[in-house]
Amino acid sequence: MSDTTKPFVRITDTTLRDGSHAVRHQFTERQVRDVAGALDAAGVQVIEVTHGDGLSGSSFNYGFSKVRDIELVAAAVDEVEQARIAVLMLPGLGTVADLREAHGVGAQVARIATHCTEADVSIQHFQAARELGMETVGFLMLAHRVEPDELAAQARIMADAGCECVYVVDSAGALFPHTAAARVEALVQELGDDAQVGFHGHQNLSLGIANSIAAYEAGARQIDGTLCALGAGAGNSPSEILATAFGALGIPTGIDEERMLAAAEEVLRPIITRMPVADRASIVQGRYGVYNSFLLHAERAAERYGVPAYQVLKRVGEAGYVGGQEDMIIDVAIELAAAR
Ligand SMILES: CC[C@H](O)CC(=O)C(=O)O
Ligand SMILES: [Mn+2]
Repeated sequence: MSDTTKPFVRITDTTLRDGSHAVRHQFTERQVRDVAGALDAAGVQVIEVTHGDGLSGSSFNYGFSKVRDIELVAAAVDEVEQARIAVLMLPGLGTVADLREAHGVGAQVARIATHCTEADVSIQHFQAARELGMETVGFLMLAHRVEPDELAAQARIMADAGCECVYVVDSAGALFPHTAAARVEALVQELGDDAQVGFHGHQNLSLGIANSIAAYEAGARQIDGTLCALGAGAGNSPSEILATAFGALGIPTGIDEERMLAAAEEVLRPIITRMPVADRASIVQGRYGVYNSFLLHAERAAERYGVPAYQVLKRVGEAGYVGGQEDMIIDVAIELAAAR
């Protein structure tokens, strides 16, 4: 039973976006319809559908999608009865035109992601999304890289641009309950009633759920997850465990726990051949704070140059590379191979 005195937390399921990394962006329309339908029936209020790297992510650099984003978004919109369909975009990769197109097929939530020190590149996208009448969410990625007060200053830039909820995004699964909570608290204090605060966790150090609960206790009111943890790197906080754990704590989510477990077990699991695991490479990502989307790039470069992927990732973490610098991974692998 949920305790009505505890504030509601909205779980956004991003299986069909962050999970896209884990299936090398090969989701089919049938799979999107099945997963979105099951999440909708379980009462999940927001379902994100996009290439793993966001709108227009389908490319030589990031990997081509099997089906165009826009067709998958339209299919999800058609399938759901109550859920809102969200799209992610990274300014520079996606554009305002992509947002308009997604809105045109029924996407209602725009989630704009930037590196944690670069919020200013999202300003025009929040403005455009608000003009379209979309709900707006901001992602401050690799949030472990900066101190809470600096992150809060970046959140202020997003909120002033029209962002309604700023997320602390643990893109490397490198945060701990106390460091996640400190960042959420700083954002809550900075934003007050101007915007909500959210948390997006990854499983590299197996802390996605613990960090999400700590984030909620610190004031986060939107939390991300994916069914069966399907996602970049070691995967995301599993949505079905988020729903179950919040349920056990008496925190209302609006989700039917049994249907959510069925969505994970009966709908997602049978269609996924390779589930993310916390293996050597992805644990190293958590340890050295490496962007989870780098995993597949590092595995490819490691195979090509005959060096271990975890060593490539460790060097990438030490160098402090950020999303968008995928080409540097190849240089690191070449350097490691030369040093052997
Ligand atoms: C490509 C965007 C990125 O993967 C967003 C995200 O989920 C994260 O940083 O964890
Ligand atoms: Mn993620």
